[in-house]
Amino acid sequence: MKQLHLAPIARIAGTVELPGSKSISNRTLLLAALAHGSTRVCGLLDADDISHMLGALGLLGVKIERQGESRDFLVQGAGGEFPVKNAELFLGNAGTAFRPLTAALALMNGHYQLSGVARMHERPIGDLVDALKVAGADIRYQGTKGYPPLAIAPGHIDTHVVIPVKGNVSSQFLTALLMALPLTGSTVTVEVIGELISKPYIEITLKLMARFGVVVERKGWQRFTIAGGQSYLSPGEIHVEGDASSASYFLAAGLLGGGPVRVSGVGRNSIQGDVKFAEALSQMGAKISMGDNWIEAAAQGPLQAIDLDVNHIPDAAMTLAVAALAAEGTTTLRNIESWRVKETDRLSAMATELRKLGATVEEGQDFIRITPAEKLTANAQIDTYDDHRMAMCFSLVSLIGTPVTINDPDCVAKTFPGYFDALASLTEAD
Ligand SMILES: O=C(O)C1=C[C@@H](OP(=O)(O)O)[C@@H](O)[C@H](O)C1
Ligand SMILES: C=C(OP(=O)(O)O)C(=O)O
Repeated sequence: MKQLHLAPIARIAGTVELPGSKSISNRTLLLAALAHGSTRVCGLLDADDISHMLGALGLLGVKIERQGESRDFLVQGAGGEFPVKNAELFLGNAGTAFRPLTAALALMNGHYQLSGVARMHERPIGDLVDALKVAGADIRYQGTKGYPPLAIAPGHIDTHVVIPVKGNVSSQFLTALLMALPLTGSTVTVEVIGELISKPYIEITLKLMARFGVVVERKGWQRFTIAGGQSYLSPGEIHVEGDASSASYFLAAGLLGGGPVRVSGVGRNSIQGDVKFAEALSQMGAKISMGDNWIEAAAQGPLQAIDLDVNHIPDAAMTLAVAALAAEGTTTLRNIESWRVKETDRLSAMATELRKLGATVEEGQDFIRITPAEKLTANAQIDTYDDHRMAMCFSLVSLIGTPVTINDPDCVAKTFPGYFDALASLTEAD
């Protein structure tokens, strides 16, 4: 197994150009592929999750051309229907590819098989499949009921019923339905059953759908109606913002390592909910400044422990758990049961690895409570569970003046293959 040994970093400062947002990249690719007309997608993220979406769309007959060596891609919209009606798609562990493609393909009148890595086959999809079945889709489980892999066949789509979808396991199920249902051309209503989690991701979905000309009316977070007769039209060009979840590691680095550290590519004008991470970091004591397209973080005195509901920033919240190691007192992060069904069981993984650093950790069903040790344990070997965010979060231990080893660091490729180089460039900048 590859290991990365990180020496203590005394001080860190500088600027990082963020790679493109994963959530925006994969949504934009799918919407552009389904649209009428061609779309130039600028600044697409270069990472495994996006390669899976690009590969799948290619197999479905969508023409996508990379513009030279740039991260700009020209997508020839297929006008609502993929040309290929029979395909086997492997989607790795990319939730933002698997869930939306399941919904779009269920309405496509073809035969499709969708699979992923072993962990993807442990991540639930039953709530989405149930919702699509109410709309008349034909989807079968190829392994365990409620989980991928899936086989999709032509269904008998009927949009006259209100489509119920559970909202408490993943918001990606609602995102998938909303993006796919305009393909029916009919008026259709989706009703969320129970509390919807990760709400800001639905805002990203609605804003990008609007860029492609489809308007969704909504009553709070409960009822979403797409009026009939709408179809996706290319806006011509879309610029992908920098990734706000990836920004969290550098902003936390600015707090832990003195700073200032500036991330460029997201700011006040961002459509990503994870920019709210900056508010949580400021509660921990960071000095935050923000422009339209940048955020900066620096230390200004001792770090404070926080007690916060972080349901609105589930990905960036992991970064807070590691920053808590440098705070005075006990930090509690609440309302994060969804951590259990992501790249790994993140509540369990986070608790296990934080304990290796000497912290006292309470792992609840939907919360984590962290009390750091007086002095962190040096040279801990951190397991990453094939979870990019575990690797990126725990690299921050080096900024708390403690040497640390990250096992299997290449798992960052899921969303940020250049992460460790970007971190090193900041270290050298000072
Ligand atoms: O829609 C999206 O782009 C995402 C939604 C969130 O998932 P859940 O809705 O499952 O919390 C988030 O964790 C994931 O990384 C990306
Ligand atoms: C949960 C994540 O990924 P996915 O899009 O596969 O759900 C994540 O990136 O933290």
